[in-house]
Formats: sequence, structure tokens, C-alpha cells
Amino acid sequence: MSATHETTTTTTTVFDKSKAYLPWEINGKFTADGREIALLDYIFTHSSLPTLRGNPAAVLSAIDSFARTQTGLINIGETKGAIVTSLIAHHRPSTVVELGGYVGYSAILFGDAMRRAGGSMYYSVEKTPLFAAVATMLIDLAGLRDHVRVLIGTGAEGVQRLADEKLIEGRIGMAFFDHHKPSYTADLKRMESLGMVGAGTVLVADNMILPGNPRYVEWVRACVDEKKRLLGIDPGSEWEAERGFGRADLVYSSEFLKSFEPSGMEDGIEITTCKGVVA
Ligand SMILES: C[S@@+](CC[C@H](N)C(=O)[O-])C[C@H]1O[C@@H](n2cnc3c(N)ncnc32)[C@H](O)[C@@H]1O
Repeated sequence: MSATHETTTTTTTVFDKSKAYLPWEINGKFTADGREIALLDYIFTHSSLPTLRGNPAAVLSAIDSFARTQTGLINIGETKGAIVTSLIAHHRPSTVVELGGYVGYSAILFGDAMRRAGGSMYYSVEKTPLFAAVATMLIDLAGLRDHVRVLIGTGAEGVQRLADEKLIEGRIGMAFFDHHKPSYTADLKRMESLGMVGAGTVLVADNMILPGNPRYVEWVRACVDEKKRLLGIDPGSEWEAERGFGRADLVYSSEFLKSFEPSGMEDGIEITTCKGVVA
């Protein structure tokens, strides 16, 4: 499969250390130790709160400031975020589905980019109700409530609900995978089987170095014959959740882009475009 990608992406080879987030890990925890509520307190008691209302860039800047001065957060951050916003400006997706919303940083950044590119709805699926609640407050503060909707549930539940409730009919413009790493492939295959992936759909998958996702990369880079083989999953295998989902006839072109976590650690994104369906 071709490793080229016909788009204009913003990449950087050097990380600006002055913008580094504080370390995520505190006493073995990365999230859910009170930091998400502390973020909400920080933002809603911010001296410049009035200037944040209806201003996505200012809300993101306040979240970045919290993560640089108070407690690190597992957001995508500015550097990798810029890659995705340039993809959105280029491809102009009408609908975007994000799996793994956390406190809403990527939903605000990419939802705003989608809105500016003429798109209509950004769905952010988040498993943890507390994180989804924080995200909803921040998305509302940023003035994006008509264009960004948070759904509570796992990626599989969220994708299925989008189809069952007919919130999405037909192909989506973009999907962003940033949740449970072993679920990327299963949830993409569910999207494929539900008809959400078609010619022009762009798939963006985060954390391709930290921690990496060989199974996902194998699937999006496989040719049609390889995919037919990969669809054969035995009952009871560790990949049971993927059984019965996935389409071998979707042709993908995929590439890896290296970038940085907001902490400054190297990471990368896999960007995949669906070229169409083989007859
Ligand atoms: C890296 S964070 C997402 C960061 C967010 N995309 C951003 O850049 O602002 C991963 C999130 O996925 C959520 N998550 C974990 N497993 C999930 C699953 N199976 N389905 C949906 N969300 C999940 C976690 O609760 C966490 O909030």
C-alpha cells in the first residue's frame, strides 16, 4: 500500500521546551486523581473568564496553561494537534467522530477547526462520565455546543449508538482514534461495517509510538487480499471483539507522521485516507 498522502500537514521536528506540559504521572496515576475537577476550578475561577466565553483558542490556551503550571494532562496538545487541524482545513470533513475525548481539548481544537472549515457536527465519545462532564462544560464555554456533542460510552457503544440513533447516516469525513489502544482496530472495523467509512474518509490514529499499535497499522496498511486473510479471527481469540466486523474491500492509503506529546516525548500519528471500494 502506498505510503504517500496527498495533503498539506504541519509537522515539526523540534519541540519547543518552553511549552512542555508537566509530567502526567503522579504517584502512578495519569488521570482521575482530582486533576480534572481542579482543571474545571482553574478555568471557571480564571481572572480572564469573560474573555474565554465563545473563544475556543482562549479556552485551549487556559487548559494548556493549567497543564504547564498545575498538573499534566493527557491531551493531544499543540504540536500533534496542529497536524490534525491542518488535515481538517484541507479535507473539510462535514462530520467527525472522535473516540476518547478526555476533558475536551481535542474536541474543542478539532471541533472549532471543523466548524471553520464548514463542517456541521463533531461527536466525541468518552467512556468515563466525569471526564465527559468536564468536556461538556469546557465545550460549552468555548461556544461550540451546537457543533460538538459528547457521548458517554466506550468507542464501540458510541459508534453503534451513532448508527442506531441515525445521528450518522452514510460515510463520515474523519475519525480520530485516541482511546483504548487495543480497541482502535475493533472500533474502526465496526465503523466500516456500519458504512461510516467510504471514499474520502480520513482516519487519524494517535499514539503510534507511545505506546504504538501494530495491529491497527497492519489493518490500515493491508491490501485487499491481506485484509481478507486478517478478517479470519478464531472464536475465543484475544481479538474476539473484532470478529464479524470489518470490510476487506475498502482501499486505504496510509502514512505515519512523527511528532511530539505535549510533554516533549516523541510520538506519532497514523493518517489514513480511504480511496474507495474495490469492485
Ligand atoms: C488520551 S485520552 C484522550 C485525549 C483527548 N483526545 C485529547 O486529546 O484531548 C484517552 C481517553 O480515552 C478514554 N477511554 C479509554 N478507553 C475508552 C474506550 N474504550 N472508549 C472510549 N473512551 C475510552 C479515557 O477515559 C481517556 O479520557
